[in-house]
Amino acid sequence: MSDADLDLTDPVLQNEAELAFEGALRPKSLQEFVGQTRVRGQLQLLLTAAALQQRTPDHILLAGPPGLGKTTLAMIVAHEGGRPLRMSSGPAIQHAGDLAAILSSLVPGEVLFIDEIHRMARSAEEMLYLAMEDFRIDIMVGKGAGATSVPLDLAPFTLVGATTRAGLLPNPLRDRFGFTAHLEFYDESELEQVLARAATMLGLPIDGEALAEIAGRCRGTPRIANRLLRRVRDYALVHGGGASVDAVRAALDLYDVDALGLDRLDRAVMETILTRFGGGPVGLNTLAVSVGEEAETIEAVVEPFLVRIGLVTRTPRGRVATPAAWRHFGLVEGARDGSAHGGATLPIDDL
Ligand SMILES: Nc1ncnc2c1ncn2[C@@H]1O[C@H](COP(=O)(O)OP(=O)(O)OP(=O)(O)O)[C@@H](O)[C@H]1O
Repeated sequence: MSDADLDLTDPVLQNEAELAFEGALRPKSLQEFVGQTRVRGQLQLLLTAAALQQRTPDHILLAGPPGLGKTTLAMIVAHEGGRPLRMSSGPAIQHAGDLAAILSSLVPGEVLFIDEIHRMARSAEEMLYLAMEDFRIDIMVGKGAGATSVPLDLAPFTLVGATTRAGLLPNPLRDRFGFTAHLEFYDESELEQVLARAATMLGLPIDGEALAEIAGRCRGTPRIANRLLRRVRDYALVHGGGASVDAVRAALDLYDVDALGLDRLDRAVMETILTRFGGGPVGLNTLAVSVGEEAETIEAVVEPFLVRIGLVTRTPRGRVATPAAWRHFGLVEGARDGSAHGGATLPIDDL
């Protein structure tokens, strides 16, 4: 695969150096954390009140698209309270036993971070209800008619759950979080601050105009901002002339990141809605099949940004392109490539 084929938004494709860089860049305190002013204020209050009362902070749910700082905030919750942090993820907890092993080994006050908590097994979810509420679990010993449940007390802990799809969490689980933070995409001035900090850490001299150009093209997402900055650094290194605004434009064009920050998958989704379905409405599953991607990825990663920048609206009948989308892609509104799939004929359950 050539560099130009790399999908800069795909975490799987990050190499070790990029991961190490990302780790080094994580702010360590709420004060260093850029943007999300409201969430920061709410978290600060929650953590300070817990510290004053010398108790573990309430459980916290962090919801929002990938790369907006959920893992970073979980680390900050642990760091600010001087508490150890245990990290796990929903896909790694496929049996109640997996969760029991983690919970029973927590030390008092520990912060347990479960990423993608909506992907945890249902049996584990049920165990978590009791653990969150009473710091206790019931362990089943034996099988069949002779099985008995043995209660096990746990050390008090704070659960920090992260999810890109808060709507998939069952209500009993959602209700047991003392606070839910909805992380929003960052605005350009916040992203410029994230980038300026990262540029300093990279030792990369870069001016305000160049920073603004990257900030406008990183999908409102700090993780992507940092990644694009590294590509600009590479470009400046190879071509000389420093990280000027021209270097930024050339580097990001090379990596197929357009002026709005749309990447290859965003564009595939938009072009499908616009040209195959005449602007929509088109259902999520049909869209996912058309672009060869999981419906979950379209819904959690692609769509929130397209809606936020006003290229797509969600209607009861499906996704619809806005006039701004037709303009951005230089197409005439209502044009279609002759596909037989008219958006208006889609079944309602495909939304
Ligand atoms: N508010 C912020 N200020 C500075 N840097 C940030 C901020 N938020 C995120 N970052 C940077 O962006 C990168 C991604 O953040 P993080 O891993 O916390 O996102 P995430 O929401 O957990 O993503 P995912 O859901 O994919 O795990 C990190 O390197 C972090 O340093």
